Amino acid sequence: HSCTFTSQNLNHFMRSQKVMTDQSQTDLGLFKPPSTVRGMTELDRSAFNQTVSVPAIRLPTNILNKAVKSLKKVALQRPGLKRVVEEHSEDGNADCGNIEHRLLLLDPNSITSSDSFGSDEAEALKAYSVPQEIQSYELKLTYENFKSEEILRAVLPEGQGVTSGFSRVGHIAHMNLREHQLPYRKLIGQVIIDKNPGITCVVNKTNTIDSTYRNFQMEVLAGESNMVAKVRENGVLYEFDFSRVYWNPRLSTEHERIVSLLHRGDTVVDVFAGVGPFAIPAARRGCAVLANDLNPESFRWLQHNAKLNKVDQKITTSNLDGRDFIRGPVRERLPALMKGSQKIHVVMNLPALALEFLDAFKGLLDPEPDQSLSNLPQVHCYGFSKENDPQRDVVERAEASLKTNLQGQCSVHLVRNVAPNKEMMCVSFTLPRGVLYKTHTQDRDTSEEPCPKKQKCEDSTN
Ligand SMILES: C[S@@+](CC[C@H](N)C(=O)[O-])C[C@H]1O[C@@H](n2cnc3c(N)ncnc32)[C@H](O)[C@@H]1O
Repeated sequence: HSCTFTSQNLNHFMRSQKVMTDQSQTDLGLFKPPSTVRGMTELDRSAFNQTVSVPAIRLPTNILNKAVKSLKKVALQRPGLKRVVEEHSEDGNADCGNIEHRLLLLDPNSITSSDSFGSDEAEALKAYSVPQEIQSYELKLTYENFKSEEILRAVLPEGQGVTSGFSRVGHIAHMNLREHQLPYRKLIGQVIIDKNPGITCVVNKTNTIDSTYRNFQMEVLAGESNMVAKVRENGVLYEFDFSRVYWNPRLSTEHERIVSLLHRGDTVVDVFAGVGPFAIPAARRGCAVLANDLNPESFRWLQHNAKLNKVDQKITTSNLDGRDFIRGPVRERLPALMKGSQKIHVVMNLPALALEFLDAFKGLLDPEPDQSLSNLPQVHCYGFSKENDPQRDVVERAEASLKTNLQGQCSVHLVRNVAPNKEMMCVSFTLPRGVLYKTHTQDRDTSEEPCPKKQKCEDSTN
C-alpha cells in the first residue's frame, strides 16, 4: 500500500496522559511507614505516626540562611517537611525561648558523623565559626508526610505490585485495580483522595469496555458519588455523567489533530460523537456539524455541551445507529454539500467497529450519478489492530467494507498504543466516487459473481 504513515512519540504521550503517583526513592527506609500497617484494610491514619532519628547541626540564627545554602547538598530534602527546626528543650518540647539557634536537619544518607561533611561544607562551617558537630533529632512523621505510593506499598501484600496509577476525569480518579488489590480498594480510594487535591471521588472499573456504549461500569471506592464530571480539553469545557457515557482523557491529542484540519465553513459529520470532543471544537471553529450517537445519555450530554459552549446553532444532533445516521440525515444533506466547495469531513471514532460501518457509504447516492457533485467527503475512520502491520491491516479492512481500492488515496495515523500489541489507528481518505455510486462501480470483490475459474476466484480473496 502506498499510504502515508504518521506516528508520534508514544512514550511521551502516554506518560503525559496518565497520572501516576510519585515513584521517587524512599532512601534508607527513613520514610517507610511502620511495618504494623501491613494488611490494613480500613484506613487508620494514626497508625502511620512514628519517630525517626535524623542527624542535625546547630546553626546560629544570624547566619542561618547563608549556612543553609552552603549545606544544601547534605540537608534533608523532602517535600512537606520543614528542615530548619527549633531546638528541643530538656522536656522534649520545642524550645521556643531559643531564638539564637536553629537546627538544620541533614540527610542521613550523606551525613552519618561529624566527619561526613565534604571539604566545601567543612570550609563554609569554619568560615561561619560553626562547630562541625552532629546531633540526633527525633523527627515525628505522620500520615501526612508519606506519599501515596509509600503508604500503599506499606499496606498492600509485599511483592505483588502496588500500581496506584489512575486516569483523572475532572474530580474523578478512575482506577483499574487488580484482583489482589480489591480487598484494599476502599483504603486505596481514600489515600488517592487524601493525596491528590481536587480529586473528591475514586472509582474502579468493574467491567471491560466492550459494552455497546463504550462506558464502564464502576464502583465508587471513596468520596462523593457524584459522577457528573466537568472537564476541560484543549480549552473547551465538557460536562457529562462519567458512569453513563464514553470519555477518554488520552484522546485529547487526537481530537486536536483532527480539529486542526478544519476550516471555517467546512462541514463535519461525526458518526460516533460521544459527548462532543470532535463536534464541539469543530463548531467553535466555525464548521457546520452533524453529530450523532446511539447512546441516549451521550446524545443528551452532547446537546448539553453544545449549549454550554454556545454552539448549539452550529450543531445538528441525532440519536441513531451509525448506519441509519449515514443513510438518513447524512445522505439527505450530502448532495447539496458536495455541490459546494467547502470541505466535508466524516469522523468515525468507534475503533472496535467503525471500519465495518464504512459499508454504509456503498451506493449511498444511488441511483443517479450526478457529475456536479464533485466535492467528495474526507473520511477519518478509526480502528484497533493487533496485527504485525497495523497500518496495512486497517487499510485492508476499510477496503473490504467499501469494496474498493484505497491505494494511493489514504493516509494512516498511529493514534496510540492501547495495550501490548494493540494499536489504535486512524485511516483518512477521500471517499471514492465509485463507492457512493455503487451501481456504476466495478466491484473489487468478485465473490458474489459467477466464478469462471475456481482457482482464480479463490486467489482473488486471499
Ligand atoms: C469510542 S466512543 C467515541 C466518542 C467520541 N467521538 C470521542 O472521541 O471521545 C464511541 C461512541 O460511539 C457510540 N456508539 C456505539 N455504537 C454505536 C452505533 N452503532 N451507532 C452510533 N453510535 C454508537 C458510543 O455510545 C460512544 O459514545
